[in-house]
Amino acid sequence: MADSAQAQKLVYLVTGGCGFLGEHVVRMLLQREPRLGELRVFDRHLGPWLEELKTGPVRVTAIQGDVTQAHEVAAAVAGAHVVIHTAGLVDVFGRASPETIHEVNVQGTRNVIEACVQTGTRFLVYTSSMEVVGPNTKGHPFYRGNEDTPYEAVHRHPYPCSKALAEWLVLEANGRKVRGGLPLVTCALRPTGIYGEGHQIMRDFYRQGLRLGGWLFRAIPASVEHGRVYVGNVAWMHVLAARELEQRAALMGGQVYFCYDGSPYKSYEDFNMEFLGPCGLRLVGARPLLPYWLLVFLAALNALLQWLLRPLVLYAPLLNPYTLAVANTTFTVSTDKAQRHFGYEPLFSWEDSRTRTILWVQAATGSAQ
Ligand SMILES: NC(=O)C1=CN([C@@H]2O[C@H](COP(=O)(O)OP(=O)(O)OC[C@H]3O[C@@H](n4cnc5c(N)ncnc54)[C@H](O)[C@@H]3O)[C@@H](O)[C@H]2O)C=CC1
Ligand SMILES: C[C@@H](CO)CCC[C@@H](C)[C@H]1CC[C@H]2[C@@H]3[C@H](O)CC4=CC(=O)CC[C@]4(C)[C@H]3CC[C@]12C
Repeated sequence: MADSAQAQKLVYLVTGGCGFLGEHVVRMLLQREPRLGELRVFDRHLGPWLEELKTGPVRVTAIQGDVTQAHEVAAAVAGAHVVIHTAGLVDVFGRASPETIHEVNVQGTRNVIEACVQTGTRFLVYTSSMEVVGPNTKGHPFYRGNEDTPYEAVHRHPYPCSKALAEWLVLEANGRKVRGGLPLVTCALRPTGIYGEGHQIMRDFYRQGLRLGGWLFRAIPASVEHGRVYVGNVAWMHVLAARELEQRAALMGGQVYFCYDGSPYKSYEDFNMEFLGPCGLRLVGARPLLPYWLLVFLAALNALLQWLLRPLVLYAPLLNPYTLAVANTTFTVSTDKAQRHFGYEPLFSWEDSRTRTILWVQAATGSAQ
């Protein structure tokens, strides 16, 4: 009895395990994956919070490493049953060069796949993004779409380009023979804009609001809806997908799944106010206060300033032509594919997700009363 229980213990590797999403995946695995025997957390920057996890019943191994270094990835993957590859360079603000984004997101993913093949790891879950689909450069709305909705996916920005290519690599690798001769089983999860505890952009908006005396100013029409999903549910979906890949390999292998939950469809700014409002901020204007052409001009000016100042200083404001285009284009998903394929149901209700996020904003910014 004890022997068979022991034999079922699995080794999981989470790349990017110290990031916003990665930390939630790590904690979710420890809470909700009964077959977990060892959890390897691989990241370029290890978080101090990992130490407290090492005292629990599951062996937690922190590995400082870089996904662009094939030998470091192979060493981390060797002996793992499942890899959840969430490491990535999330940059739509021009902080990193296009080459670096490609190197981390595409070559890093290639290294993870090759490591699985070489070392005999059979199950790979990749964190892709809604950005693989859109919004496209033409600003076409994607309204309540699902994984089969036709959409002209045209990318120019390095981040969506890199995520699209990496996702393709992962899906194409499905079925490749790994060491030992068995097939690799892969799938890709595509979160929409993730929110929740640890969401840095939410914190930036909060700080900006405080600097402006508690006010934020509407820039995007309320009618432009954005798909958002709570980080705890995204993490749960990763854990479930990873768990079910073996049993449902024929169904799930090579598939993509949008990440979704019960979060309401709203504009990016109205959605943020669900959390920032209870923290004391107010959004001014039922309509955008500035005409759209002026926003386009300011975004272009920011891009120009970024380019001019680059030799001297990194100027990377939130508003640039790409972020404006994304914020100003409706992109919402409505699907039950993950439910049908591997029984996913959101673990956290909208009310719960909202409360948790509000508490985090209050604590993270010291505004808790
Ligand atoms: N934040 C969002 O709204 C969305 C994120 N995603 C995807 O989710 C994944 C996680 O994103 P976040 O948690 O938001 O970002 P994050 O920046 O908080 O986490 C990424 C983690 O990857 C690590 N990392 C970066 N480069 C690395 C390298 N060369 N080697 C090893 N580790 C490296 C970072 O240190 C960080 O801990 C990414 O793949 C991203 O593309 C997808 C959809 C939406
Ligand atoms: C025009 C500004 C006025 O308030 C608002 C600018 C908001 C933008 C910084 C964000 C609007 C939409 C966000 C993106 C979206 O959630 C999809 C994403 C998916 C990813 O995989 C990575 C992050 C992001 C590109 C996200 C980035 C921030 C926005 C562009």
